Formats: sequence, C-alpha cells, structure tokens
Amino acid sequence: MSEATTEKHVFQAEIQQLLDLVVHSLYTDREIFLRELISNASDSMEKLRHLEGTEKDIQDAGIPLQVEITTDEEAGTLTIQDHGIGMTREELVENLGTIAHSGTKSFLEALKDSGNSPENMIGQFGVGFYSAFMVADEVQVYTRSWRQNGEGLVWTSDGKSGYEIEAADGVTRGVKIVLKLKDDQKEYAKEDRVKHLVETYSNFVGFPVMIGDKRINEVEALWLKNKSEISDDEYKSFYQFQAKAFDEPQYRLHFSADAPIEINALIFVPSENPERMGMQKMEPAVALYCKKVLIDPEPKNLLPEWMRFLKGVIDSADLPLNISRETMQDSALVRKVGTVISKRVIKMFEKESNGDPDKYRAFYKKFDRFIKEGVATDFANRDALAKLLRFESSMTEGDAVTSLPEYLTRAKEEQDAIYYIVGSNREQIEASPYLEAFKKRGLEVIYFTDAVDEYVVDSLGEFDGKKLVSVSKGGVDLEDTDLDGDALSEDETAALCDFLKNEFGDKVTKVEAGKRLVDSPVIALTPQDAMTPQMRAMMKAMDENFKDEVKVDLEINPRHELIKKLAEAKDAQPEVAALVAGQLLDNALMAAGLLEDARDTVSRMNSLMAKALG
Ligand SMILES: Nc1ncnc2c1ncn2[C@@H]1O[C@H](COP(=O)(O)OP(=O)(O)OP(=O)(O)O)[C@@H](O)[C@H]1O
Repeated sequence: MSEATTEKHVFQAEIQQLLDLVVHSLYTDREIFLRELISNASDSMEKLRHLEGTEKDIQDAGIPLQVEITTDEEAGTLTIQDHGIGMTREELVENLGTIAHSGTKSFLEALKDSGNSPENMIGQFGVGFYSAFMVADEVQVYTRSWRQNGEGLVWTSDGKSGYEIEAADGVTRGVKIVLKLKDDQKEYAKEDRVKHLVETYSNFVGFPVMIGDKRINEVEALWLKNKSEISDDEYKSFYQFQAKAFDEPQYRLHFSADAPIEINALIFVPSENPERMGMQKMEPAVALYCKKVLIDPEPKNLLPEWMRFLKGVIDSADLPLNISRETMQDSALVRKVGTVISKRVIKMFEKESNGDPDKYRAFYKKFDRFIKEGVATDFANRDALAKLLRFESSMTEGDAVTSLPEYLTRAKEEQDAIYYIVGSNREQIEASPYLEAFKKRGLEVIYFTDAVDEYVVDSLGEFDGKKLVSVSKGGVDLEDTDLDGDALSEDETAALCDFLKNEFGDKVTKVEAGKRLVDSPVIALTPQDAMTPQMRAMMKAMDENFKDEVKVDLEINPRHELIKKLAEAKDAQPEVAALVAGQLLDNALMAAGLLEDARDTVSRMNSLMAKALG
C-alpha cells in the first residue's frame, strides 16, 4: 500500500479563522506552543498505555514511551516526537483539518461573543496543535498509527489555506512534528532555550521528556510529597501544568489521610471562571489517580457537579488498580473518596472566608454561581454550603456583604425566622414598601438580587433551624409595635376593608389591616404558597402562553392619612372613593412588580385628575 499519492486538502473555515488569529494576533506567550505539542504527545502515549491493556497487535510494540525533542540550529528546525497512538489518513484529516474537538470550538465561540482580546483568551484556553504556526512557517507531521497495518504518512502545511498528505517511508509509530521556524523565531532551535521551556511548562508530564539522551522533566507526583517540601512556585507550576492554565491558583488544598481510606489530594481553585465569560459548562477536571497511575483525567460523579471549577489531582492507593472509567461509577470506594474530599474543600472555603474575607469576596464575585448551585443541588453539603453564601442586607452598607451565620448573630432574641426579599437591586428593593415594618422593628432583611437567588432560597428552606421567610409574601407574623399617629377604629377599619373587598372582587384574596406599614397606605402581598413576581417574570419569559391570574392579599395602613380620608369618602363621595380604591390597588401591584395591564390605570388617573381640578 505505498502509493505515493499526494492529497491536497483545504482547511475547514473555522480552522482558517483560527490560524489567521494565531499567526496575526497572538504575539505574547508564543512559547506555549511547545507545551501544547508536548501535552498532545503525552495524551497520545497515555492512550497507547490504555490500549496495551486490551490490544495485542500494536505496531512497533516495545519502543519506549517518551517525548523526544531535537533542535537543529543550522537548519532552523525543532522536532518533537512521541510514540503514542499516531494517526491514520482519515484521522489526520479529521483531527488536523477540522475542528472536531470541543476546546478549540468553544475558544472561538467565547472569542466571538465575549469581546475579550484573543491575547487574554489564549492564556486560558490554548489553541492546541495550531499554536505551532505561531512560530513556524511550515509544519510537517510524520505519523504512523498504532494499528499493525498503519501506513507511514506525512502531513505538511504552511498554515495558510490547506495541507497535503503523502505516504512516507521509515516512520515509526506515533507522531513526529517538524517545525520549520520563522526567521524571527529561530530561538526555538536553540537547545538551551527549549530545555528551559520544558522545565517551565512541562515539568510534570507523565512521560520522560528527552533532549538527546538527557531527561529534562522530573516526572514527580507532587501530591505525594510532604507539604513542607513544596514551595509556592512549585505548586503554581504544577497547577499550571495540570490545569493547562496560565493564571495563579487563588486557593489550594493539599490534603493527606490514611484512615478510613488512604487519600492524597492536591486541589486548586483557579482565579478565572470561564463559565462567566460565556463559555459552555465546564467538565469536571480533578483527575483521579491510583498510586500515581492516571485512572481518569475527568471523572464524572467523583465530586459533586458544582465543583467542576476545581482543578487538581486525587490519588487513592485503596482503589483497585484495575478500576476502569466504567466501573468507577458504581464503586462505593470512589464515592467515599468523593465525599471525603468535598467536605474538605468546603471546609477549606469556610476557613479561607473567615481568615481573609476580602479575598473570599473577590473569589465569590466570580464563582458565586457554583456555590449557589451547590446549595440547590448538593443535599449532603447543603448546610455547610449555605454558610458560604454572601449577600447584602438592610443592615449592610455600600457594597459590603454578610453571611447567614453573621445575620443570626444580629437577630433579635425572639426572632424565629430569617427575613429576605428578592429584587433586582438594592435601590429597587429599598424603594419598595415591604421593608418599612421590618426596619421599624429593627429586623434585618437579606437582599437577594441575583436571578438564581430565589431558586436557591427555595431549596434551602431554612438555616440553623430558622425558616427563610420572604417579606413580600403574606402570612408573616410580626410582633406588635408602638406606631405613632391615630388610627381608624376597628369598626371603621373593618367597614373600609369590606368596601375595598367589594370593589376589587376576585382580584384580591383578602383585604385586611396590617402591621407592616409605616409610611405607605397599602401593600400587596403574594400568598405564601404563590409564585413571587420574579418567578412569574421568569415563567413568562420561558413560556409565552403562560397564564396565571395574579391574586394578592392587600394590607391597608389604618394610620395613613389617605386611608382615613378614604374611609370617610366611601360614604360621602362613593364615586371618587371607587376611583381612589382602584388606583391604590394598582399602585400596590406596581410596587410589587405585578401590574400586568396598565390601560385601566391610565384612564382612571385621568378621571381622578379631572375630579381633582374640579
Ligand atoms: N501527538 C499526537 N498524537 C496523536 N494524535 C494527536 C497528536 N497531536 C494531536 N493529535 C490529534 O489531533 C487532535 C487535535 O489536537 P489539538 O491539540 O488541536 O487539540 P486537543 O489536544 O484535542 O485539545 P486541546 O489542545 O484544546 O486540549 C487531537 O485531539 C488528537 O486527536
């Protein structure tokens, strides 16, 4: 099968776009191309190692699994060779000519809709193989697949519009990439420069990286070493290697235990959250090892899903060595490992948040959605996670935040509930009539302003034995308090309530005098079990046919001037009283964000104004 045909191909449009970006816009961090290529080499050898367990007929079996790097200053070339699984003709087209893998695709998508500069983005996502064209004006990929009859091939491209594939002689299994360096990138043909790069970026690759017959990297399982023997720099470079990241980890947890199970874990919290930058949902990225052997780089179901932003390694010597990715799922031992580590991670956050609240606040600004997702979905850790929530309240100032445990330290002795209100921001919340009664009584109200908060409180339900109670809902029992001013008598109040109930008919469930109001005449409350305005807005956005009649409890303030006048007017000027009543209800609905149709409101206002002007 050694037909010396030359196949010419053009790159898929997205690849051309990517290449254009790589060659023309990305100037910093060019040196990362080496890390990308070594990492591909290592991935491929990892795959071969897995195949060795199940396949007998492997091409060139027995050649050492290592990365071999050769520099040639005179020719201006750099060569990176591995002995991994290699590629067939079809795989070359598929892998190096189209965007088949998710990393690059989401990189391009994020770039499109985030307005971020590519320079920033590349640091976080890498562009894999194509980064070779940052430094080379021609790239050749010699390859032979691991399959016994795999043919020797060479893929050649100048990274502009397309590539060629030809048969090649004398190719061993794996991939050999030859970079013809650009004139201004010849530094990468110098052995010292390349050696330094390997030490910087690829020190922890799981296979030997050789330059000539010298091994450059350490191949060290940092997580098994003693904490006291590891410097911050070593941690950082391990994180960057393992997470393929360029940022600094903001927190880390290095944890070892012997009983009940032997676990060594090294977990990092990155400083950036790609999901916030419009990237798709992340995959879990804390790798599972057993005695330094990688079992699964992205184990699902090991840690709770909300922890997918964490990076690092968990190694347990107690796991059976032959555990596979498939059987992992049902292993009680794996579950146990996951439980121990998640508890530890949460404890770490708690400790860090107490130790350095400002730093935690900065973390929370970027990663809060994960914590909230945890509260809503991770039942086993819900209470511990609830302590990590932060929010503003009627007692915080500026953009300071507080926590549930802090709230409880300020709570009144007899207070058996935690009060909250949902709204879009502090200003909107504070302009609403719902806080009056709570302020007056010195009760703190939490402000939940993130779109997901309502869902989070709903699933939390209570904290430390105290129910979370919405102040915009009915049925909140408040202590009596001395309020200034004369009020309508009980009889007058009852008569007015009857009158109003009669006016409003089905629009309200009930009308009664409330203890909540200080400065406002009326307030509309959603019944305890009803949807809140925010929830309704969301349902309406999701389903255009969504219909649900708004019915509210209306509380009136018998001390308010307007209410007192209305009580008189209902007998003296029934016509005006009816107009005022209708308007009061609309005002209350408006303040609650529940007024759906303002046509009546406007015409009623017009009549009222006409009456006022005589
Ligand atoms: N040394 C290699 N040996 C075998 N296959 C390779 C090698 N290098 C690249 N490939 C194939 O080419 C594909 C594309 O590589 P590329 O580096 O662009 O992306 P990736 O490694 O899949 O993803 P990312 O770099 O974003 O993590 C790989 O998925 C792999 O199938």
